[in-house]
Amino acid sequence: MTDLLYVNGGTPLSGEITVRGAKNFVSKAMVAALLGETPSVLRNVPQIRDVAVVTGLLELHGVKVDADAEAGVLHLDPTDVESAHVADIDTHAGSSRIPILFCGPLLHRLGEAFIPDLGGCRIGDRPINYHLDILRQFGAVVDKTDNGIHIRAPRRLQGTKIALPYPSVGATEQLLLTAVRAEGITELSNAAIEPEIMDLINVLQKMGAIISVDTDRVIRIEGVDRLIGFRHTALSDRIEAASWASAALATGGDITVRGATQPEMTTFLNTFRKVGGEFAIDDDGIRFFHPGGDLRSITLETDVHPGFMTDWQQPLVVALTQAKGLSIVHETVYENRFGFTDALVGMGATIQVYKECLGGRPCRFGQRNFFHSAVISGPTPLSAADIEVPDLRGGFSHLIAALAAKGTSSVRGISLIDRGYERFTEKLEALGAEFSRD
Ligand SMILES: CC(=O)N[C@H]1[C@@H](OP(=O)(O)OP(=O)(O)OC[C@H]2O[C@@H](n3ccc(=O)[nH]c3=O)[C@H](O)[C@@H]2O)O[C@H](CO)[C@@H](O)[C@@H]1O
Ligand SMILES: C=C(OP(=O)(O)O)C(=O)O
Repeated sequence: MTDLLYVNGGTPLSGEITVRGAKNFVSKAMVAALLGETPSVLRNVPQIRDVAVVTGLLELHGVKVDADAEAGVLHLDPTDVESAHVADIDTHAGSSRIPILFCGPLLHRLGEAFIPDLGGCRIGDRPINYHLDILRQFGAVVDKTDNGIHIRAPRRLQGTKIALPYPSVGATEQLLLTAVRAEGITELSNAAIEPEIMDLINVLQKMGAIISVDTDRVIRIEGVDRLIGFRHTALSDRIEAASWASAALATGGDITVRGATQPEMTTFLNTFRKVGGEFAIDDDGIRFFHPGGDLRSITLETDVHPGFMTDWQQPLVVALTQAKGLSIVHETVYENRFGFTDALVGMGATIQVYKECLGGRPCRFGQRNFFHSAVISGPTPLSAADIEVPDLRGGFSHLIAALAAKGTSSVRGISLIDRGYERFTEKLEALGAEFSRD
């Protein structure tokens, strides 16, 4: 299969598709299974590359993984982890951001771990300093190597009190996965409280952990001596759902997303409505549609939960190119998440990026040299172009732009999109998109 898609745009996407479990939860729940003394079962697992990457990592560490990909069920048996060799997982360098979350579970089970350099989307520097500080505070010894880090726990990890400088999702998960089996009490302030983190807490509680989420972003964990396996159905992917919703808006279409759930999407739904999109919520999904007439420009700021999620930003910006007037988008989570707009400008969009914090409050990136605000002027018709996928969400955004544009675009590097969108070409077909592979 080639990595190139020819998209003949200009047709509204219309029909029904299904989203399954969240990429940003499923991979973490798979890591949590390493902490159990007995096997775990995870349901509603999507067929995306990040799941395949974490499956490979777990297998290297002696976890038996049985997958029924069609049914979306994973059986994870970690009972042989102690007898497996301490694996050097260098072959997985650059594949995703998940390897760093193996630290806590592996330290508890084996006393040491090798973690390769991380992958994931290049949307900023994405340092791991919070992760390493957390691990050191639990008593781990961290040594940087040429191609990753070597980490050891000379004795049992000790509960600790930590305040994050910023409510990082990954660092909060690092802390949870480490604290549950550390000795004593751990308290994290300024924690991230994304729905995917809450579902990870659900999983850990099923395993025997004691975790309370207090007011003001404080999470308290009482360490326990043993954890068992879990049976859990993953929460659905609110980023994929919002991406298809944005595709409906940008193409003037009507898409029912089975599996999309309202509570995790409240903030997105408010914004979708302000832009002029309409939706109807049902027990088993949400219908997103363009009601006709003009879309409205908005001012938007990305933020940690319960704010407007940064991963929703890129697909929505494509729809904003079709809104009447000036929209302002201030990206406050990543310093470099507007690179994808260059291709949109090449297709006829009017988008200017700025280093200043536009539209509201100042953010961490204000006094620095980052183009992290965008002004989008619309509506502008988009025309077909040859595009190269830059990253996961940027890639999906380019795909939406190609579907909205008149004429035939070529979109190169589409396999990057498989990292977070299950069988997206089958879904495009179901929605009436016209495309072909080279
Ligand atoms: C696999 C996964 O779940 N990825 C999600 C996760 O990424 P990830 O967990 O990597 O994102 P974080 O919440 O950690 O990052 C937020 C900010 O904190 C900074 N930071 C983070 C860690 C650190 O040690 N030092 C530091 O400075 C980052 O550079 C970034 O500016 O949450 C992001 C924010 O919702 C989402 O966009 C990603 O889709
Ligand atoms: C930034 C993302 O993912 P990751 O953290 O896996 O790179 C994303 O899903 O948009």
